[in-house]
Amino acid sequence: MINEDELVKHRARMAWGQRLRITWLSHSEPEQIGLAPEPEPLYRLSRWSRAVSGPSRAVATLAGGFAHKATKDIIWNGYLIPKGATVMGNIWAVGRDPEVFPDPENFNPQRWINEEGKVREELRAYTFGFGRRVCPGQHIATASVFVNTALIHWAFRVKTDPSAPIDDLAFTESANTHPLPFKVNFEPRVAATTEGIRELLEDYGV
Ligand code: HEM
Repeated sequence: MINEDELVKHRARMAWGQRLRITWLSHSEPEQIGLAPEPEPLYRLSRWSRAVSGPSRAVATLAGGFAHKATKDIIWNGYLIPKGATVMGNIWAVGRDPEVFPDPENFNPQRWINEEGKVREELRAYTFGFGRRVCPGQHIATASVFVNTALIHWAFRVKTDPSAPIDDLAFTESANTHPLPFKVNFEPRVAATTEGIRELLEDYGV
């Protein structure tokens, strides 16, 4: 049985997917709705949808970041970090700081939006590392997650299987974490069959 917490988290995820899909539909001409979203209209989608698709706070892909080296003596919170010391940003812990991310275990896409409905840009940067060695692939990574998520929600209704609850913390113990296999059901929504969706996507070049 899925417990209440899991149900709430699941609803939040589904609501986000639904919102992404509605945003796509509301930006499409009626005759386009059966077509796979093209990259250009996809990028016109709300910054909101794009923003929440990128940062992987709840489960950081790279929990520890890479090793950096202090270029000078640094005093931080009363501690001396000597020149030459190896320093690693704890990305997992940053994403769980309750002062910045209240109720950190909760999946809540709304936390990325401020009271004026704008994306909180100041929160987004840390999952890709820090300083001069910050991830140079962050833009392609964010765009790729966004496009893939949008296409999945355009093409399918994704539903969990109540008989196979998903363990949100089941990940590989590798430097770059990957989810362990889990079960969801993909129901085709823009064509009758998965083969039909494949044909629609051929125009898209994927
Ligand atoms: C969601 C996907 C990704 C995440 C979360 C991620 C995260 C990171 C992090 C945390 C670092 C360490 C930065 C630091 O030292 O402070 C890093 C470095 C790096 N990433 Fe990514 N990355 C992602 C995707 C990519 C992609 C798609 C590429 C290439 C196309 C890429 C290329 C690199 C390279 C080359 C470095 C080493 C940079 C250096 O040491 O100078 N990453 N990434």
